[in-house]
Amino acid sequence: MESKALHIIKIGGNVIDNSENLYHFLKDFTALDGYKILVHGGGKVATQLSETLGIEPKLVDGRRITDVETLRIVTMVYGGLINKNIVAQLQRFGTNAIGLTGADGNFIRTKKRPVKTIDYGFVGDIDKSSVDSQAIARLLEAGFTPAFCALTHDGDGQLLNTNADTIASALAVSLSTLFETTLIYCFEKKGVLMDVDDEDSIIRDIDPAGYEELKEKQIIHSGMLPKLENAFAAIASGVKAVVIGKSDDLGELKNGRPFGTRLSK
Ligand SMILES: Nc1ncnc2c1ncn2[C@@H]1O[C@H](COP(=O)(O)OP(=O)(O)O)[C@@H](O)[C@H]1O
Ligand SMILES: CC(=O)N[C@@H](CCC(=O)OP(=O)(O)O)C(=O)O
Repeated sequence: MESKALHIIKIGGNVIDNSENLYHFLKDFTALDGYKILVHGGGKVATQLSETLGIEPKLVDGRRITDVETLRIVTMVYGGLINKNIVAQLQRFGTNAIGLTGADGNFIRTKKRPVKTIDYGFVGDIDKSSVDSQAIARLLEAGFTPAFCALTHDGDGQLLNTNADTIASALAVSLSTLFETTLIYCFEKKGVLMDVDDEDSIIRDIDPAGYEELKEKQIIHSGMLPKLENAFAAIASGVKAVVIGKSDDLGELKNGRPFGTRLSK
């Protein structure tokens, strides 16, 4: 039996922080056919609120050190403010979205990151058994569009902060056993660029060997490094396609025009 198509689309903090870009993206997201899941970050908004409240934000390699105070902030920002606004806007466009943390429906259960050299605090790591793909599939088949934020739980009453790129990749890997899954990372640039400051320098295809070369030449750095690690992990584990592109251009996918950077095995 041919499996049904599923798009898992992640948007990052810079898109969420700009109401015009977010509006445009959610409209294009609604126009995409078939089963869909949205995953959103919001790191930028969490950092801004931390600073406003006088709690110094601490990030190591793009991962937030999440102490008790910071967990309260990210719970309010990701699970409340951002998630509920996105759901309300999707409803306006006609997408029957349901806003979720990983604790809701026990959809994503993680383990608190063990302390090695750094104590990340309340950060949850995903493993192979974290995602309940069958339960999420039932939600999709009932007509809902899940919108996941970057919060998971440990099954013992503790919410945990989990990077949104990683959540999107883990959902894609797990659901690819049930659906023909495409994972799309949307952010504020046109894709992976040869020169971060030149939107016309887009690289259309990257394979693992090309990725190593780009890393070595430091053409890829900062937030793009963990994003591509997650993306290649997904491709290696059964996800049909992974694409990285600009949130404003998502409509090109529906029109069959080139969109962003495509990863290959
Ligand atoms: N070669 C590259 N092409 C595009 N972006 C890059 C590249 N290398 C590094 N980056 C950086 O990666 C960032 C995206 O990562 P991140 O901020 O984690 O995304 P998100 O908005 O999805 O959270 C971009 O804003 C850009 O500054
Ligand atoms: C553990 C960890 O780092 N979690 C992330 C979750 C949010 C996120 O991933 O947001 P963006 O996609 O907008 O960066 C954080 O708190 O920043």
